[in-house]
Amino acid sequence: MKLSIIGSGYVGTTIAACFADLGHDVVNVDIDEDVVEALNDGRSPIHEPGLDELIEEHAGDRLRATTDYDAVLDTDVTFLALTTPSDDDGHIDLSIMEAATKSLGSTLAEKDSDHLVVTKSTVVPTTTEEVITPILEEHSGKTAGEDFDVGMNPEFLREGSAVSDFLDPDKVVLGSNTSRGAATMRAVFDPLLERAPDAALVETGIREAEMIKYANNAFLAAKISLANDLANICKEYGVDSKEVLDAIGLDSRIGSAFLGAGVGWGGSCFPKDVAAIVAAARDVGYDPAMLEATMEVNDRQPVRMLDILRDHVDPDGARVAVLGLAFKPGTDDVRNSRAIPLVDALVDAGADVVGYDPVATANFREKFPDIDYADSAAAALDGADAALVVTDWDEFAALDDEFDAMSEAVVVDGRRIVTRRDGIVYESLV
Ligand SMILES: NC(=O)C1=CN([C@@H]2O[C@H](COP(=O)(O)OP(=O)(O)OC[C@H]3O[C@@H](n4cnc5c(N)ncnc54)[C@H](O)[C@@H]3O)[C@@H](O)[C@H]2O)C=CC1
Ligand SMILES: O=C(O)[C@H]1O[C@H](OP(=O)(O)OP(=O)(O)OC[C@H]2O[C@@H](n3ccc(=O)[nH]c3=O)[C@H](O)[C@@H]2O)[C@H](O)[C@@H](O)[C@@H]1O
Repeated sequence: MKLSIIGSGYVGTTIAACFADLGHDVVNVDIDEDVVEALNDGRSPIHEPGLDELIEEHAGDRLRATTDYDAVLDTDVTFLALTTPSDDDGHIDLSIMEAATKSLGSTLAEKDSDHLVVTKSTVVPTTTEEVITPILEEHSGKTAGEDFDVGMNPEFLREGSAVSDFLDPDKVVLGSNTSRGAATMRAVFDPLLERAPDAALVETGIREAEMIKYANNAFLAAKISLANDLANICKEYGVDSKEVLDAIGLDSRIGSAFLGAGVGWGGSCFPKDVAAIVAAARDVGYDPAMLEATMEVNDRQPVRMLDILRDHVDPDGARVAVLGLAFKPGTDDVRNSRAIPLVDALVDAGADVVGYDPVATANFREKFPDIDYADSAAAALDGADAALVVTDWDEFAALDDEFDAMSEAVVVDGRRIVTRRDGIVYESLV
């Protein structure tokens, strides 16, 4: 089939390359000329394992990119893969989505044949029907359900494993309110379901599909926050939280995934998505107590980490090494990284901060240009009075003699990855 994808960021680029690999003809439409040029040159505009290879293989053949929305006219289906950030009070900010939808609607005015528009972005329930569809109708002069269909297909891929997550998913969720739209969406996903026969197919309504995405992310974030709450209790009792969480994870009703206690969850999605569904719930008069607690526990973890540091070292004037600036290992993405509130608080307390990350230093420097940065964990530790381990990069688990170069070897481990050893004052957060 012929597919167009509006927005070529983490999601748009990944799904475009994967759909091309599955045999579809794909065109990406993005306003960023650098992104378009990279794709047409056969290069990935984002860093994701396996993506370069797919783009190199299909660019110029089944995969191309353009800044021109008219490319949509030669396709059967359009996915909207635009950013949906939070505004200051946590509500979803649809301005980018709305601008792109207007451009798409104006373009569809010129189209003679059926078309399906699928929301791929994470949007709160009713957005596709009550925001996107009216914009498409107004700008195209056409009627949804008659001249074109709309659908919703949430995405569950993770940064760092985006290609394999997309091509080998646990489930594919297709939301539709018309049988023609549902049939077209199934045809788009048939090659994927053939390649990944174990994937479950969930066919549902549009607002159910929208809510499944938030429920998925909110559940995972809540699971981590519950693990953190339990681990904090363990810490107060001198109980080994890892042994406890590993043991409960063996219960198949609980499962071991996303029970990793520590300094909490960050990234471009959990924080904004939990905040957005909490704000949306309040808008309709519901007080989402569990999800509010989920955010509160997450906000408290960095504060607890600094309290533990203060038990050993006064941050004022101390040199503090922050190991790990990315929001999780395997990425250079620092959006909502737990290192951000930690570094903010350390700087406020008068600490002399030195940060180190294997790949995320450049991105972190944009936010914190005035702290020091080291080229290695060893260099960050050299002469430091304390170290905070913030991201669970494998290389931090291997640190050993490097701690000997510290001025005072106080290590607060926010991810339970450093092995307790002689010669350091070791405190784990959980
Ligand atoms: N990043 C992730 O791992 C995941 C993200 N999501 C959701 O997918 C959606 C997209 O997220 P990302 O791919 O991370 O966003 P992103 O910020 O990486 O990419 C968005 C792209 O849209 C382009 N764009 C902006 N305005 C445009 C316009 N008017 N017309 C055409 N292109 C335009 C930008 O230049 C950019 O390349 C969000 O709703 C997000 O919550 C869902 C699952 C995973
Ligand atoms: O909606 C999205 O954008 C995506 O959000 C997350 O993916 P991602 O943010 O890439 O990363 P995760 O691996 O989920 O990690 C999120 C955060 O949770 C933290 N985490 C994860 C697992 C754990 O056990 N403990 C823990 O603290 C990580 O350190 C990280 O800060 C979801 O896992 C994806 O399914 C979803 O598609």
